[in-house]
Amino acid sequence: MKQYLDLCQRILDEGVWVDNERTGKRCLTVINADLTYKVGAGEFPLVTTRKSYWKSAIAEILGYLRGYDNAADFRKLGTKTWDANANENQVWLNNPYRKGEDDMGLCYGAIGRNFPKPDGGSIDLLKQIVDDLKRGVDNRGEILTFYHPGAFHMACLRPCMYSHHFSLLGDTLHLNSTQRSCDVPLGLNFNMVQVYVLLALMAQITGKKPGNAYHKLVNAHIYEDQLAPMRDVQLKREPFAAPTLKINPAIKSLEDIETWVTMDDFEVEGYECHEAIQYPFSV
Ligand SMILES: Nc1nc(=O)c2c([nH]1)NC[C@@H]1CN(c3ccc(C(=O)N[C@@H](CCC(=O)O)C(=O)O)cc3)CN21
Ligand SMILES: O=c1ccn([C@H]2C[C@H](O)[C@@H](COP(=O)(O)O)O2)c(=O)[nH]1
Repeated sequence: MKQYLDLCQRILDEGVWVDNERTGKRCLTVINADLTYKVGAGEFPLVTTRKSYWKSAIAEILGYLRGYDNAADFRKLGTKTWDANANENQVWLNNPYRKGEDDMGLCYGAIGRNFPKPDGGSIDLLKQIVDDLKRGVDNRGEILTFYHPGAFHMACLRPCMYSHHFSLLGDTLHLNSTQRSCDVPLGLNFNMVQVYVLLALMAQITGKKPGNAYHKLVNAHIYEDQLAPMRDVQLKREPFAAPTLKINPAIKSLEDIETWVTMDDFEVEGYECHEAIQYPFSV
């Protein structure tokens, strides 16, 4: 939580205004930030200086792991966060590759679970990593990537958190996640939860101990219309003690994640937070 508030303050203190063509808004921006979550120690990075919708955040990462490419599937899991990008951005609505209502196109899990090979066919990157880790193998390239520049023109958005690199030290699993672009008031609130859950879940289904998750942000920004609530409301609040996350121990395999896991398999205990803040969302 402190790392999050420090980053928000740093953007206010050192940020540079940058125009953004896609959204037509200016962003106060810093380059490079590194956050660490001690997943093994149970330090769940849920923001307490406003109400955080952790179920929605977990639903998103589950949808990516399942390879979803449709906002309706995300809604069924419990989050509406892809509705706007799938259905409200004019450039995407005009894109001939868009398959209709709710389609997000070739991004995130639709790439990572089905990565196209130049010589034909595709690779399920996630399954390969799970199979390796279960056997205790870390080939120094256990990378789940959602980044495929050759598919950007077929997607509503390029992936923001685009790479998750898993490493084994003995029987402890670590994760390095990289994010190219970060909407700190809205996106990061979710992304911190997602990086934590990704390491916790992967450790659980591969029979390893969770270690640390290292989360790198490249372009970290606050949109101009989010600045006042961040500066005048959220940053004026005192954080509460961190809550803890409980994951159903019956989740034991990638197949479990693909077939029956729902938001009921996750519980947050001891979450005390300040009132909700509704930050504007830029499509
Ligand atoms: N501008 C922008 N920021 C993002 O963070 C973002 C995108 N676009 N597009 C793709 C995904 C979608 N994500 C989203 C989308 C919406 C919320 C959002 O509205 N959050 C509210 C309410 C959440 C709820 O009720 O479930 C919040 O207060 O956190 C958060 C993340 C993260 N990503
Ligand atoms: O998981 C996510 C997904 C998206 N974002 C934010 C970061 C940017 O504000 C927008 C994406 O816009 P680009 O023009 O494609 O960079 O969405 C996030 O923070 N986290």
